[in-house]
Amino acid sequence: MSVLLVEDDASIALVITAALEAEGFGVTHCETIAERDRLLSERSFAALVTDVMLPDGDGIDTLATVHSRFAKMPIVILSAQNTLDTAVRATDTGAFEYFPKPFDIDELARTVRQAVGANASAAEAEEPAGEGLPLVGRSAAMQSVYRMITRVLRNDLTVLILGESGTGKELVAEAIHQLGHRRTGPFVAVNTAAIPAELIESELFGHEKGAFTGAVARNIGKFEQAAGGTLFLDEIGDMPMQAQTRLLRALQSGTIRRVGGRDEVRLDTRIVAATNKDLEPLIAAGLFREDLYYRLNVVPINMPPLRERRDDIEALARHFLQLAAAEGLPRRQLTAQAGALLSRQSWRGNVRELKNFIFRLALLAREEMIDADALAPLLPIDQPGDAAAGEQGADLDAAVRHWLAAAQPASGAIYETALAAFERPLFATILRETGGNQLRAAQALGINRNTLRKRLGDLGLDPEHFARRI
Ligand SMILES: Nc1ncnc2c1ncn2[C@@H]1O[C@H](COP(=O)(O)OP(=O)(O)OP(=O)(O)O)[C@@H](O)[C@H]1O
Repeated sequence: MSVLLVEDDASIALVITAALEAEGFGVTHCETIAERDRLLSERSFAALVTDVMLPDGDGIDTLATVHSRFAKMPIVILSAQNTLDTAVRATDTGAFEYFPKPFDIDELARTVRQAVGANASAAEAEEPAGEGLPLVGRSAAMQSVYRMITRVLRNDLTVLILGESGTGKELVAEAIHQLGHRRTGPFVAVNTAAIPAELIESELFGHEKGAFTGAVARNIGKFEQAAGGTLFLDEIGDMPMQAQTRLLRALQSGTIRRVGGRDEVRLDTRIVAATNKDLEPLIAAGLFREDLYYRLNVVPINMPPLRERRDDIEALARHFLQLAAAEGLPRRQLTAQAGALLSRQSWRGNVRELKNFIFRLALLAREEMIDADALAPLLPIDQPGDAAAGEQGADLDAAVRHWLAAAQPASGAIYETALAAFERPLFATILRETGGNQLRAAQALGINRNTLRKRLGDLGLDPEHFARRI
């Protein structure tokens, strides 16, 4: 089901789009009244969400007409003019809801869902979210990412996306392409780490027939394939030196030459690069060209690891359950407690690890509604924590040194992370040994039974589960 969003502030539009998509909607975005009217006459929308002050006029004045033409389509009005007058005018149009800015984004998304729910048939509601921005997450950290994305949509500045593996770097590159002014062109992604060093140049720049043994025909490289669109250079930190030099030359001159070729071909592509490596030590070690780094790092976007935006975990988990269902896996839901339990895990592998886990969960969970008790035994064994703090042979020294060195979690959170990392295997092992008997477990630990019960609840560990296993 598709919502039409009319909003000329690109940053707000991104955040609203993400919120509506998390509710399962596809979102079509435009910025003017003229575009709104054109889109409304071309397609049908489940709801209209619109700002008031738009570049070509005041959105409210014309809404009465929209409402009379599409009486069944709920209209939600957003306004920075937090005045009674606007509110009254908005209600006069028959608008479903009026939201003064700043508004609660969750409430907005829920309202649209309710408004549409009141109109849509069940069959329509099953339709998966269509086009639009694929990024889920409304944490403060992701909102700064969205703000950075909006700054590069109308230009061709080179973007360097930095962040740990699995944080969504490729998805951000796709969003920049999909939402930007080159969206009608191709999006070409190259993983420079996955191509053998000797083939990188011909992959990127192409080659002429006979350029080297095996070059039986002319080959068009990724740069040329991406003409008019975006070239995404992933794992740029792993690029061999020689290819780095060629890449730098291409970026400096704005032209490329196919391997074995003579002609200069003009570049017409936006470059987005990404890496999970820390480039500065690589530069110091002579493994990454400093001049290339400056060329690429025009607009840096830092992707925060998932453990630094725990607010997003539950929404992502619910989103992946929907995706899993759309791919034919059993339809599953999470209780609030199960969502909270997921949010407390470390997810060292970031969104990718969470996504894989949720798909596995959809497959393994027995009931449609997954509660914390059903979830806890399925959680990855070294959660929360990391390899150094796994259930087997936890080495406290090594783990603490690792957290300190990595400064992860951010300073101040090590105590909580360490406690959770060590309590889980500790309690799990003792409960397993005592057959889930909490009194015996508390005695063995030398702690109060109520304290144990509370901590087990916090960690989502169910003593019954261990009783059954014995
Ligand atoms: N904010 C998000 N919303 C929805 N899905 C996400 C989000 N971030 C990441 N994903 C999903 O998680 C998986 C990993 O994301 P992606 O491949 O973009 O990570 P990456 O940072 O490029 O990883 P790597 O450095 O290993 O290449 C993908 O399946 C992606 O669709």
